[in-house]
Amino acid sequence: MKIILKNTKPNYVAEADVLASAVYLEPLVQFEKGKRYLISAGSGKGKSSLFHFIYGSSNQYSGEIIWEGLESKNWDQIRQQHLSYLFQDLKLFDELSAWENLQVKNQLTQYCSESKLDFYLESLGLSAHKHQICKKLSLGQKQRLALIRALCQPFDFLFLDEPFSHLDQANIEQLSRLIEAELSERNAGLIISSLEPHSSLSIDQHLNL
Ligand SMILES: Nc1ncnc2c1ncn2[C@@H]1O[C@H](COP(=O)(O)OP(=O)(O)OP(=O)(O)O)[C@@H](O)[C@H]1O
Repeated sequence: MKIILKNTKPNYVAEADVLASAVYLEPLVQFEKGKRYLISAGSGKGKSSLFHFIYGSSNQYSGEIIWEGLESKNWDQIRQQHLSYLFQDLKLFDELSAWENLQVKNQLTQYCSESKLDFYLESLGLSAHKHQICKKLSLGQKQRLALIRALCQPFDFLFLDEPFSHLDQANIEQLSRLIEAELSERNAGLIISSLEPHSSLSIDQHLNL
């Protein structure tokens, strides 16, 4: 399975602003299942936009984006079975507890056992906050919780939009270990965005946006 981009560019960004990009306006960019890609660029350069284009939640772009090797053309099905996306704004429910936030998704997908969810919470140091209301969690705790929620479904690609922006080094390393293990187990691809041109995860290709 591959995601192929041909000459893509956000409609709302001037051509001159993407001249140095290794993604936008490139004749061919390919993301392959099983490989790990880092997209780095400064703030406002179009990282989240790129995720929204590939995810099908925005069509404000020119060029072509092709999902190769997919039987379904139905976006709901693609998102349920092939693609999990950790949004930069996390999209957690503030009035629900950490546990309820996981359950909202997991009850739909039935993907993780309760003991698996407990294992994830424990691995990321969130067990003590399991029943805490989400709005009282720190941003870094919310980021870790949202990552767990992103794991509560099958996927061939995992999209992580600046997932470490509120985490200290020890937490980044913990989260990275969990992500690496999940990617290997599922033989999934990763596209991760960052302001930094490096990552604590092992990366196959670094593209500067
Ligand atoms: N739907 C839209 N319509 C018009 N302009 C937009 C739209 N979405 C994003 N932009 C603009 O496009 C640029 C890129 O935004 P985007 O959120 O993709 O950047 P980013 O690299 O993810 O930024 P950050 O690192 O700050 O999150 C910004 O100048 C933003 O204001």
